[in-house]
Amino acid sequence: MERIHVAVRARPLSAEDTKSTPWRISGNSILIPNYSNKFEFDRVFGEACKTEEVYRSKTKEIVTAAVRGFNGTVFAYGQTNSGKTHTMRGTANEPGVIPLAVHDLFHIIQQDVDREFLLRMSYMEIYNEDINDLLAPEHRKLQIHESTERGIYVAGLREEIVASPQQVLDLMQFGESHRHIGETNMNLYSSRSHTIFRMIIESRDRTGDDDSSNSCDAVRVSVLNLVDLAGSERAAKTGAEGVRLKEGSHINKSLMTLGTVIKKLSEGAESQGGHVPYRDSKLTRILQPALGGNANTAIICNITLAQVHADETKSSLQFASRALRVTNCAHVNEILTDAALLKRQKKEIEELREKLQGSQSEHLGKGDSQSSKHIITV
Ligand SMILES: Nc1ncnc2c1ncn2[C@@H]1O[C@H](COP(=O)(O)OP(=O)(O)OP(=O)(O)O)[C@@H](O)[C@H]1O
Repeated sequence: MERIHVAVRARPLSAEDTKSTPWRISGNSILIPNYSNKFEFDRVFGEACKTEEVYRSKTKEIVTAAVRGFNGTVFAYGQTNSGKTHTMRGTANEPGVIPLAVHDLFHIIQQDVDREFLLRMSYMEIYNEDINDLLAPEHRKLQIHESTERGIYVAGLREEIVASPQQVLDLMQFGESHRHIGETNMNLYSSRSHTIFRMIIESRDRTGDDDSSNSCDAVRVSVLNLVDLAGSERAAKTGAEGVRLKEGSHINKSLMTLGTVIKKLSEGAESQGGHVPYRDSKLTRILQPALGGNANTAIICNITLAQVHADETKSSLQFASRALRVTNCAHVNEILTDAALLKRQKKEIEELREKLQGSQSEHLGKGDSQSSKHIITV
């Protein structure tokens, strides 16, 4: 059993906001002096910190474990404009957690000469409680299914086999151009959808290669989710109306359910046989294994220390504090069935090899009869 790792990252402030901020960071705590609440986390990153440092503090470990077969999920939570996208995607000058993780993933895999890997990626958004495929824009309103073999999965979601970090980042760039961007009073172009960037990592031991009878060897399959959530602020505060209100209420529905799930789990509801409402939103259903289940999970809670957002920051910190009490139980996912692509590919190669051998012996047989004819003629 391991706790969800929770880090808080404060975004840089303007000179004016710096003067008036009521907050103080002290080590891994954050507080308002003379205010009763003091929040403590696994890590608190001040405004001078770079994304690379945030990445190294926990996500790197989750990526390394994902290569070894453990599911991993990292998600950025926080109000609009608090730096979630900056943290997850970053910029050309300061790459975010996703590009850093992708480069690391390929690097780790290249070092591991004893295993053969197959990587796939998918990229989806949840917008108005609809799941849209960002790698295949025509795939909209996808459904969530569950099977004993695949667990919880999004039916019809495109999974691209990828062979280099650049290929992954190019596909991500393609996906980005299809995201829904809305406009609110609070932030001119504020992202109104949740995105889930996913890498599926399959691997098997290379040592079984020569032994074609060893077709039962286990394939490890793990999923790494890197999630950029929509702004967590209340719909009322964004001054949203009409379509924006609909979006806002859906976003709140997903985030409210996420909050409820975290609250229930932090109170030990699941271990006491209580109901945890994963099914109440698409987000929590997809992230179910990462929330109190089979995954290593980290939350990066993005905040602003500006006075004007103090209430919103307090509610983000309360959410993050509850998440600290949630435990997961990650284990290596080894499967022996044909659900693994690597396994199917190996089987196909074996079948082709057998066919080839069959046609060769047939051909050889023909050759033999010709040579015997030849011998007879001579
Ligand atoms: N740590 C940081 N260092 C430098 N700039 C930052 C940092 N965090 C945020 N910013 C800047 O602040 C602005 C808003 O950040 P960002 O878009 O990441 O917010 P967000 O939380 O993703 O908002 P939304 O919910 O609308 O997606 C951007 O211009 C971003 O570059």
